Amino acid sequence: MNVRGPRRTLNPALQHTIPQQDIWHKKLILCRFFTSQNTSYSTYATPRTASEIPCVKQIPLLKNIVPVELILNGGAQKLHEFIDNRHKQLGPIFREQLGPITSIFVSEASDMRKIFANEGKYPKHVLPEAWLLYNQIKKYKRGIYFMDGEEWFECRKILNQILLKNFHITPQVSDFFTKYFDTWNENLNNGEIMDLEKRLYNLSIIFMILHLMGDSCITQAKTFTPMANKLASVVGEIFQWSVKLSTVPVSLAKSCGLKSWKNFVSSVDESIKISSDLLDTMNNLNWGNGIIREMIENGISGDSLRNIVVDFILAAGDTTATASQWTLYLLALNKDVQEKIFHELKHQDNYENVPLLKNSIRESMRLYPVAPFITRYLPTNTNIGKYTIAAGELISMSMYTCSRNEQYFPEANKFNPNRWIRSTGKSQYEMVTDPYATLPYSLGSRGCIGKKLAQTQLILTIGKIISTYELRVINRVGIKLNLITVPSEPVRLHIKKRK
Ligand code: HEM
Repeated sequence: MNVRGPRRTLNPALQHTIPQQDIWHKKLILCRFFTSQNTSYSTYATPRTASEIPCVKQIPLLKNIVPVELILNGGAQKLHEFIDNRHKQLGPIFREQLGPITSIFVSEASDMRKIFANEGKYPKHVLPEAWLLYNQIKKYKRGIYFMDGEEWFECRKILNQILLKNFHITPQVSDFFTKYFDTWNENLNNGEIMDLEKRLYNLSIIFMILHLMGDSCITQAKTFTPMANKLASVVGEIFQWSVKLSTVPVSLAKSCGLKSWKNFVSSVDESIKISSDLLDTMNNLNWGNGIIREMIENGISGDSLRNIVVDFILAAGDTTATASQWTLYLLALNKDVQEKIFHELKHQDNYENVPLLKNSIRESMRLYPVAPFITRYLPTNTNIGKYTIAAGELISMSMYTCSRNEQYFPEANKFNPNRWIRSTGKSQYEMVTDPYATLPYSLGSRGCIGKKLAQTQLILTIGKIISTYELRVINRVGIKLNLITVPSEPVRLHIKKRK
C-alpha cells in the first residue's frame, strides 16, 4: 500500500462500527423494517437496474451520516462484521451508504470472478483519502499502488517479471533465520515471548531488504535492524492515526488542524524518511544482486526507483507480519496440527515441500484475510448477479464474508488445514467447493505483486518457529480492522524450546 497501501482496500472514510453478537439479532429485525422490498432472489429474465439493488432505507436527513448501528457497535474497527450481517440480511449484493460514500458490496465467489474478468486493462481500486491528500500536499509521488492507466500498466509489466516468480529459500537465508529465531529464547517473561508483533514486523522488513539487495547483503543484515525497529513503531502510529481519521472527512480534519491529521502527517513523513534512509544504506552497499539490481537493469531508476521501493518496504511490513501472527495464533491453539507440522519438517529439508505447513498458512489467511475488502471501479456497465452495475460505481468485494461462507467451505469457521488436501486422484479439494472464494492476495492483473515473496517468507518464518519452539496461546483474541485485519489485542504466546 502506500504506507498502508495494499491493505487499505477500503477508504478509511468508509470505516465505522457494529454491535456485539447478542444484540445483533434484535437490531436486524428492526433493520428489516426499513429495508427495501426487493431483497428476495427469484429469477429475473433480464438484469435488474442498479436502483433495484437491495439497501437499508435511510431517513433522508441522516443520509450522509454513517449508519447508527455501525456507530453503536464498534465503529470502523468492526466494519467487516457490520457488512457480514448486512449480507445475511440483504443477500450477496447490496448497496450501503457509509457517510458520504456509497458502495455496492458483493459476496458471491462467481460474482467476484466476473468483476475481475471485467476490470479492464487498467484496473482501478479505491485509494485511501488521507494518503491521497498527503501525496497532493507534499507533492509526493508514490509507488504502483497509487498509479493508474498507462503509467501503472507499463511499470507493472516490468515488475511482474521481476517479482512474480518463485523465490526459493537459499541455504544462507535459511541459516540467517535459524540464528534469528534461536535468540527468541532469550529474555522471555515467564516463558512468554515479548513484543511478538514488532519482532515479526522487523523480520518482514529484513526479509524484504534481503531480496531487494540479494543474498550478497546477508552479512550486513544486522545494519538494517535499528531502522526496521524504528519503522515498526512509526507504522504502528500511522495505523492508530488513520483509524482516528476515519471518523471525519479528511479535508475537514486538515482544515481544522485536528491532532489526528497532524499526527498522521508527521508519522507518514517519518516512515518515508526511514524507508529512504534504508534505501540510501542499501545504495552505499552497491545494491547487491537482488530485485533493485533487476529493476535498474530494466530501466527503472532515479525517483521512480526510490518511490516504488519505499512503497514495497511499507507494503511488505505489516501485511506479512500480520499473516504470520494469525498463523502462529491458530497453530498455538491447535496443538495437534502444530505437532504434525513439526514431524513433517523433521523429514524435509525443503519447507516448500511440507503440505501441512502450506495448507495451514492458506487456511489461516482464509479465516483472517489481511485485506477484508477488495475494491474496483469497472470501466463499463456490467451484469453482476441479477443486477447491472454502472461503470464507475464503487464495488467492494467482501472477502471476510465470502471466505467464511459454508457454501464454499463446510464448517467454515473451523481451522482445518486438511480441507486443502486434494481428494485422491481428483483435482478437487477435500472440503473446499470453490478455491477462488478466498483471495487473500486478490486476483487479476492488479493482484498483489508481493505475493510470491510473502508466500516464501511465511513458509520460512512459520516453518523455522515450529521446528524450534512449541507454542501455547496465553490469550484469546478477536478481529479488528486497523485498515487491515489485525488481532483485537496483541497475540501473546508462550514458547518452549524443543529438545
Ligand atoms: C501476506 C502478505 C500480503 C498480503 C495479504 C497482501 C495483499 C494484497 C492485496 C489484497 C492487494 C491487492 C489490492 C487490489 O487488488 O486492489 C495487494 C496489492 C499490492 N501489494 Fe500486497 N500483500 C502482501 C504482501 C506484499 C508484499 C511482501 C509486497 C512487497 C512487494 C506487497 C506489495 C503490494 C503492492 C505494491 C500492491 C499494489 C499492486 C498494484 O496496484 O498493482 N504486498 N496486496
